[in-house]
Amino acid sequence: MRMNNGDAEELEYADAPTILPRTAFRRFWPLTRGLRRRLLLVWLCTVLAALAETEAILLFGDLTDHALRQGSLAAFWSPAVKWLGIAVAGALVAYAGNSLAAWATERFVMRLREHVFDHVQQLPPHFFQRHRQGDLLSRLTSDVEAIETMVVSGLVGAASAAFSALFYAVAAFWLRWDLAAATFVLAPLFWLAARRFSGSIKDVSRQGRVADGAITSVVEESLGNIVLTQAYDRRDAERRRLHEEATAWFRASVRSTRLNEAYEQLVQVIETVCVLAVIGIGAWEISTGRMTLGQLLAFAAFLGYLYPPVRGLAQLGLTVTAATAGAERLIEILDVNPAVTDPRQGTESGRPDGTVEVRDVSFRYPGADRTALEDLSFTVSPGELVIITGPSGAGKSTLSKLLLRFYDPDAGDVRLDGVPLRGFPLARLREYVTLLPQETLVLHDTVRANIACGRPGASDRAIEAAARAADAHDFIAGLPDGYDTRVDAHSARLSGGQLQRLAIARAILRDAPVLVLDEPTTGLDAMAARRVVKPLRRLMAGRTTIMITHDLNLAPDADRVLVVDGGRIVETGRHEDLLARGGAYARLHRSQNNAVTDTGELRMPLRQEQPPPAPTPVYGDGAGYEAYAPAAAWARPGFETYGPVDHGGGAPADAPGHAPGPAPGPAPGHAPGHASGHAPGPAPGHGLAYPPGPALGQPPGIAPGPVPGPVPSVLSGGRPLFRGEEVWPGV
Ligand SMILES: Nc1ncnc2c1ncn2[C@@H]1O[C@H](COP(=O)(O)OP(=O)(O)OP(=O)(O)O)[C@@H](O)[C@H]1O
Repeated sequence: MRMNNGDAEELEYADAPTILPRTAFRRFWPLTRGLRRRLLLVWLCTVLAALAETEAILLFGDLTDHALRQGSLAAFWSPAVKWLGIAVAGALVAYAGNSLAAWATERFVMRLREHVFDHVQQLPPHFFQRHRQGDLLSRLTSDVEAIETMVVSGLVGAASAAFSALFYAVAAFWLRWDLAAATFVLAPLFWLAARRFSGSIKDVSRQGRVADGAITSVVEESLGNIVLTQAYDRRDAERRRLHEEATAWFRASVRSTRLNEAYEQLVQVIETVCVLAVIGIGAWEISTGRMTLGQLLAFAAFLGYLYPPVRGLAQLGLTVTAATAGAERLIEILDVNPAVTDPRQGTESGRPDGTVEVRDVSFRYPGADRTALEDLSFTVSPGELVIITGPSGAGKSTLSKLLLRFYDPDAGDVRLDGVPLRGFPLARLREYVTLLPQETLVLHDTVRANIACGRPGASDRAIEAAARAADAHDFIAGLPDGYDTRVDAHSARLSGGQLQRLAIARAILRDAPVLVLDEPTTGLDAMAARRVVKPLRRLMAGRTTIMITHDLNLAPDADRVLVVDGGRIVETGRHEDLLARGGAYARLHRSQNNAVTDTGELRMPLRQEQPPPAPTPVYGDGAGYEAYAPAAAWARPGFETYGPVDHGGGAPADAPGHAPGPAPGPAPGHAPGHASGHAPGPAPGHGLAYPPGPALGQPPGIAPGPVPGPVPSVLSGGRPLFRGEEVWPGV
């Protein structure tokens, strides 16, 4: 049963589907392709080892009757040498079999894990929003191993046990069929016992696996949020959460041990009944002279060897039943389809110019009640910068997911150079459209590898050029091992702004004709945000750029601003026109309470920049923040073209061929410089946060507000400063 994406939503809350061991086995058996010859060899080794054992037992009966009972040393040597030979051969065969079995089982685990991992990597974003990461981790680790016990060890074990049992049973019948028949009457007791326990063992095993996933999730989430935990002193709450899941796991695992132990002990009792029956019947047979002591001992030995495989078969049934619970959890994931697939015949038309058309697009997330986007249409020409803004939940990020083809629209289509996105092979499409996501994604690797993942195989020169373009080279050079310094997402070594510049370097290196920037300055403080503006401009130069942002400081520089609300475009135009219209955009702009009406920063000509003044270290950011450009630089003759940056060949960074995008002239109403663009005086929230003057790194070019007197801490009414609103009354 394959599920569509809508079904995926229910997975989080619904129990995993209940399936039969046979179904689970059939599902995973194809993954043993290429291993089956080895599995056959393993099975052959086990059969040979069982044969050797059978022969050894017969020799033991022979030795008892001829050497021991008659006290003859002469009768000892021949069977003893044979026994030894068989024991050595059996040991070699068993060793070879076990080694091969280990190879085959581990190989299977590896293959299954890669198969599931590969599948999970193709699943759409909402799958990860609806599944706890810890649970996914546990499925990829312990559930994968459980399936191995079912498909590989289970199968080989069952075949070996069945053959061993068959040999010993045949030998026992050959020795004394009547005695064998009498004892075999009791064999079904083993099966009855196993049947009795299997249902409960499967239930408890399922509970254990779910609890295991929950524990991993709690630990993962708690450590991932360690700052929240510590800052809000949530240790007790987190401990309680862990305790709850650990208690469920504790109960399941104690119950599972109890059930297994009860089954074991019941089987022991059944075995004892069988052995006593044999001894009783044997004693009677010896007393009537129809059996020798050697025969009886050999017979008892056969039974001793026979019971473990019989018991093993029954136990295996339980193991497989328990493993089915793991299989259910994996099948649940494997049955979720990726939201998009590669086209059968992809379009290979070479690097596109970068015209992006969104035509009558509507989209609803699988399983969601409301459409996220409704009848959306717009076009972005090569080199244009279009800003998409709007209130939270308007559908902006959803649009970025459609542009990258994480989803296909339900209606309408998105086109690149006139070709619908679903016509491009996915890998090719994502070479052409680069996403700079909201959260900075960092690999746990070196800085070099983090940049190089923009274009695998890029030369060191290209990487450095990209880092320089992203204003990242200086801080990278200051790291203990430079480009070879290892970083990770939580690395204390790099500030948010530095991580963002690393991401920009990666995107520069990727050199795609279309860029989708999702809140490139969100989460950065004002200084860090300013610090990424220049690298962003270099990144955007000559590319089609769609920037999703709440930060309207960047809007004056856009060729167009689209205001999205409720999944629809409600306004579109240039920043100034939209402001003048006094509609949704103007309200959004006002709500930012932003005194800056026109920065011109995104289009500021790089070549006219003056060297920045000596960096001033700020808040631990080793690079210090950059000075604002002087007023003279604000005329906007177009922006600099940067890139492509030597794709592995080490060509100079400023290669021809990338025409800069249309260079708009100065927009009406653009202030010539910061001095006039910034409202002087202490606007609410301004001026007091950064005391004026250069002492705290106030960048030159901004006219500081009038120097205030002593800084008041409360307003006359006793309310805290900076709060126009009523004081929170509490609940
Ligand atoms: N995985 C999902 N499943 C169902 N609905 C979703 C999912 N992701 C987002 N949505 C819904 O789609 C709508 C648009 O969300 P989207 O994330 O695109 O908004 P946004 O404009 O980017 O918001 P923000 O500015 O806060 O990031 C919202 O109503 C949101 O609740």
